[in-house]
Amino acid sequence: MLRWLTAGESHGQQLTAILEGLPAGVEVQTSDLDLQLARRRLGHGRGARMSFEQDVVALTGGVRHGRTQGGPIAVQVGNTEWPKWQTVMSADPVDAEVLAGQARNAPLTRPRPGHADLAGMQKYGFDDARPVLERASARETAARVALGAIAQAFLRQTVGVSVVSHVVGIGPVAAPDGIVPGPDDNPRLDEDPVRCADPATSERMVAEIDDARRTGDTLGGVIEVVVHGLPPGLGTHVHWDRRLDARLAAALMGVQSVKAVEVGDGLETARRRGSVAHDEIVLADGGTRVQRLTDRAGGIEGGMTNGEVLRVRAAMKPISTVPRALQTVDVATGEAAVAINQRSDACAVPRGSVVMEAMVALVLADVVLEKFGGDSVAETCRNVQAYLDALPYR
Ligand SMILES: Cc1cc2nc3c(=O)[nH]c(=O)nc-3n(C[C@H](O)[C@H](O)[C@H](O)COP(=O)(O)O)c2cc1C
Ligand SMILES: C=C(O[C@@H]1CC(C(=O)O)=C[C@@H](OP(=O)(O)O)[C@H]1O)C(=O)O
Repeated sequence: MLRWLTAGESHGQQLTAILEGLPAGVEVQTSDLDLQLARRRLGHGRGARMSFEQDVVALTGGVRHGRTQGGPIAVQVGNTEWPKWQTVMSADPVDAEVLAGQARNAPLTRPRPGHADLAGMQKYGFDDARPVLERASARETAARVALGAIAQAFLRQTVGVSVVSHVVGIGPVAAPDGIVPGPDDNPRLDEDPVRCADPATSERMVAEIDDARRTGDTLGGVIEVVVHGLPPGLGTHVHWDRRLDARLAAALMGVQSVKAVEVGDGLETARRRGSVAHDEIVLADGGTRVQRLTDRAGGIEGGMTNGEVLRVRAAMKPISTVPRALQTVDVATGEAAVAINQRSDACAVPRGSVVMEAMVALVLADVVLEKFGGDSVAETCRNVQAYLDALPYR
């Protein structure tokens, strides 16, 4: 089915991403990727690097004259900071004397708690955290967002859906329950400094981020991704690794800093009695259609879509590079120390929201292709329509 891979380091020349398995004829162009990458740079709490570095995107394979050709799609996201790093991050060997003159090359020996630094150094045999943090960095999410933009185009042009996201919690500040953005709400949410659908909560979230920053601290939070209009039957109950909920959970947990995933009302549902935990099914439109009275399940039952609104949440831990530096050990001296601290985001939840959209779009594109197949978009669309036409109680 659909396969995707990313490569590249945070301060490397570029990120590279490949998406394989999409049919021919998906209309997509560089500006679609630019748009999503620009959204990933928004949000109150972002770090300084977001304002001085640009994403330079190029579609370098698989797309011709604005349409996919059926082959693997290759994307590059260049780092505009590369000229400052090209010696330190050079792929080819660099003269030791030249490297010694580079302040940026000083070994990072005080691993940061909450990052991959120490475990990565132990595992790969490095005495410097640089090679670990370069790849562990969430800079890599730019590549995922670029691929997500292509998956979103495919979803719009085949099943007619858009993936929307909003922030429902920052630190202890939570949005009121029950707010579900509509399918066209992303532009409105992009305007909000923290992508929160509730203006009063948004103000409190901004204040919370300002307070954390003032006190040298960082914050995490919770994001909800919402998709309206998916047909029933994407994913399946028949095997654990083909369940849509399992695939969404893996994709979202695969984003740096995500520590929990919730489908629908998830945790709250576990506290409810069965009689008020599920979504009762009733006949509508004179018995020609079924509808559920609620959407506590978040649009997934038995590992597949049930035709209701898909809702899935991801919880991000607070940013690990805490300005009020945490205790660690200097691996060069073996003595107690405070962790490396460089500029970083105070809260990355609003921009993380765009990354979660991308991951959901990639998984949905995969299950749409699995169900409907097609070597061209026209063929996929015919298959979607034939399925919908034959669907009982549509
Ligand atoms: C969009 C996004 C931006 C992030 N920005 C930062 C950052 O500026 N500084 C930082 O220390 N961590 C940042 N992180 C989180 C780290 O990448 C993450 O904490 C680290 O990889 C360890 O998390 P893990 O244990 O889940 O891998 C960001 C995460 C995301 C998703
Ligand atoms: C560069 C991006 O995010 C980076 C993700 C990140 C981390 O540790 O995950 C740390 C920061 O980088 P630096 O430590 O170099 O300031 C963020 O700016 C990006 O999202 O494009």
